[in-house]
Amino acid sequence: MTAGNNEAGEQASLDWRAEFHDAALEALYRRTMRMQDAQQLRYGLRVIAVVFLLFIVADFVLLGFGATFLVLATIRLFITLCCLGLTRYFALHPARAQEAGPLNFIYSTVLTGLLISIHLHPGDFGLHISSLVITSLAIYLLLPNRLPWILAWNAFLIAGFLFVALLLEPLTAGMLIRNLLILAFANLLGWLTFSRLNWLQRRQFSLLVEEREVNRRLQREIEERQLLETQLRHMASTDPLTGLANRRHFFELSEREFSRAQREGTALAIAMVDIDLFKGLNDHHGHAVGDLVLTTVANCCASVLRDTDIIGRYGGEEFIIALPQADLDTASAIAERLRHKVTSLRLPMLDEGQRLSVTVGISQVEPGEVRLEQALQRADQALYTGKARGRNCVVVAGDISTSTAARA
Ligand SMILES: Nc1nc2c(ncn2[C@@H]2O[C@H](COP(=O)(O)OP(=O)(O)OP(=O)(O)O)[C@@H](O)[C@H]2O)c(=O)[nH]1
Repeated sequence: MTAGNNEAGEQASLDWRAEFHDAALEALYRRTMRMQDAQQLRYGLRVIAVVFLLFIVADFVLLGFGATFLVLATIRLFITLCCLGLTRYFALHPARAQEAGPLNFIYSTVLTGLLISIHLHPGDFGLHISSLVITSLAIYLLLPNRLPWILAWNAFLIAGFLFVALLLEPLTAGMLIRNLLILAFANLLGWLTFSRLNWLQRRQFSLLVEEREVNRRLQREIEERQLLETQLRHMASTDPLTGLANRRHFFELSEREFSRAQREGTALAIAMVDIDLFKGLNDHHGHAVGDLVLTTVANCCASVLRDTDIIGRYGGEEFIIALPQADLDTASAIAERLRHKVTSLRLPMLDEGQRLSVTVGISQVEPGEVRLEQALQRADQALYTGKARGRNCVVVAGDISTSTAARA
């Protein structure tokens, strides 16, 4: 057995009252059983009410109609009404079914009523001892209660019986001992059955609690793994510096757009964006400033795009954009907007008058093309042309002679 099982076993062990040693577990058990206890109590009360009432017939047969019968019938009616009233009460207040007060009221009323009825039925000791044995077992098993109270009310029953027996007629010592032994045996049987039932019920409950705890731990583990998986997937697809899609993820996304464009015959434009003279800036201001410029330009590029556009870091200071449903004119307009926005950036760490700029090469996927790389190469070529022309411009592939070469 593992240490964990031992621990669980100790936690689930019961004391002499057939209750958990662990007070918190016992409290949880009682809370969980509240509705069931209330239900069982209502059922028990109904049984007591019916049995008590039916004994009016036995009273009539044994005593005939007379004053004693009327007293007995009144007691029986009173107890029956009490039981039925309490059944209604526990239906409205199920939480009170586990409180000592209402339960002790039931015991005191029913047991006193029973002892009085014995007193009013002198002579028939066989019947009395049978009803005491049944009552004793009912105290153990019919109404849900805690063992100390059960023992106390059984002691009350035996003491009451002794009192009534000695009051009524002097029993011989042998008869008295025999009747007491019968009652003691009924108590032993009731106690053992009570303990066994409670042990089984509580064992089952502790296993359920244990199982729930294991399930909760598993659920937490699954959630942690899912979170880790999401983080890993994010890390595997994102450029850590700029937060844009990395090159691999960009291709995953844009390949999908490429297939869709070819299938549906819609436009797909590609733009390659490169920060101008970035090496000089890096060398002059240091790598940290270079990183900041890269992040700023990346954000600037992303801000001019639609949600459906795809942007990624191609490598170094170069970004790549896929523009679904955009022909060359639309792509040029977007690239111009981007170029303007970058030139208007003001970074406090740069020297006075020092401006950032980008060169953009544009191409579009042609009908019948089978690979995205073809359009990409044309955009790269256009970018190369833009750099050769002096940078800070937008160049459209395949239209090199009439390319846009706007200067800020
Ligand atoms: N700070 C920083 N610098 C980078 C990073 N990746 C690449 N670089 C630098 O980017 C610079 C790229 O310079 P070049 O490719 O020569 O181009 P350029 O200076 O921008 O010149 P043109 O492209 O012709 O305008 C190199 O100095 C690289 O070290 C990065 O993640 N952080």
